[in-house]
Amino acid sequence: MAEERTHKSGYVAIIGKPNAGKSTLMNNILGSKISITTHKAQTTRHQIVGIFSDEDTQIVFLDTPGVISPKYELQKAMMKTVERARSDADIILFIHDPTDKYPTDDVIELIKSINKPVFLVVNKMDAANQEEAEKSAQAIQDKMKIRSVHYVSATMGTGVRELMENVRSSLLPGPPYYPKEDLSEHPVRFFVSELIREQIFLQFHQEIPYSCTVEVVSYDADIDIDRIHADIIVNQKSQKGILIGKKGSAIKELGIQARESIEEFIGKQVYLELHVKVREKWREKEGWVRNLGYGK
Ligand SMILES: Nc1nc2c(ncn2[C@@H]2O[C@H](COP(=O)(O)OP(=O)(O)OP(=O)(O)O)[C@@H](O)[C@H]2O)c(=O)[nH]1
Repeated sequence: MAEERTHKSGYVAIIGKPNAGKSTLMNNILGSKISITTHKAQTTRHQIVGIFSDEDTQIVFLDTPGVISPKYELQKAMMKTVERARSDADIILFIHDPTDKYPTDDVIELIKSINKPVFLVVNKMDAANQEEAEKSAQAIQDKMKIRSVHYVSATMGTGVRELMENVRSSLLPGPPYYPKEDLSEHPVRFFVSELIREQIFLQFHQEIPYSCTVEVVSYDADIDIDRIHADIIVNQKSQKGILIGKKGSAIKELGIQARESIEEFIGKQVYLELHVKVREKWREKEGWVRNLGYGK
């Protein structure tokens, strides 16, 4: 008979530059799309809680926005979110994309200032050159204390099991914080707004994705269908027309794709109504940014 292991639990923050693959890694670990991912940087804006449980472990992952120098209030709120996750966590996973040539100094500064075990997770190894990846990992190790280095591919799942075993061995014995069947702690409305935002990131370009946010105005769950009304909030009047498109074609397409992904997520038929609202310069105004749920 297999020996029973002590139950362990803890909080693990996933921190790194934009686009490093933080959300992809968390989704791979959980086997479920809890955090939205796109090829565009700064997709994640909130702290996304993802709960991994097995018989003798519960790890509460905190996926965070990519570390940047904030230029406007929304980005400042996003960086506050990273700082909070860093403080709340027992362990930090520093996700590094060796194919990205941008320096990681700001991530190093942020993580270094707190005394916690840091695992360096070198991601995208399916696409990276091993030698170059090792070199860039060494450059990070020269600048800060790293408990162990892991070479993984978040999309393929390679190296993830070893990483999880290592994380587990650094956790302290403790009970589960959440029921074992929970995958997250956010309400369904939150996931709905994130899935709509993901479609905006996928279908629109340049400043548009970075200028929009989504607010679920009403959510009525009937037995066989959920009726959802959501507002897409834009930063400037001129952006409203772009979102709506010629004769409403753009918002119609957005609605179709968003509805499909929401239906897949909740496993139920959905009626989705979208409206575009202008809140002049919302992302530059602290009050609006807070009001719209950022920085919490
Ligand atoms: N080739 C490859 N691509 C990956 C891997 N992991 C993530 N990606 C891709 O990298 C892009 C960014 O992934 P995300 O998971 O959204 O990255 P993130 O770090 O959460 O990004 P932000 O929201 O900007 O902070 C997506 O296009 C992913 O498909 C990987 O292991 N290999």
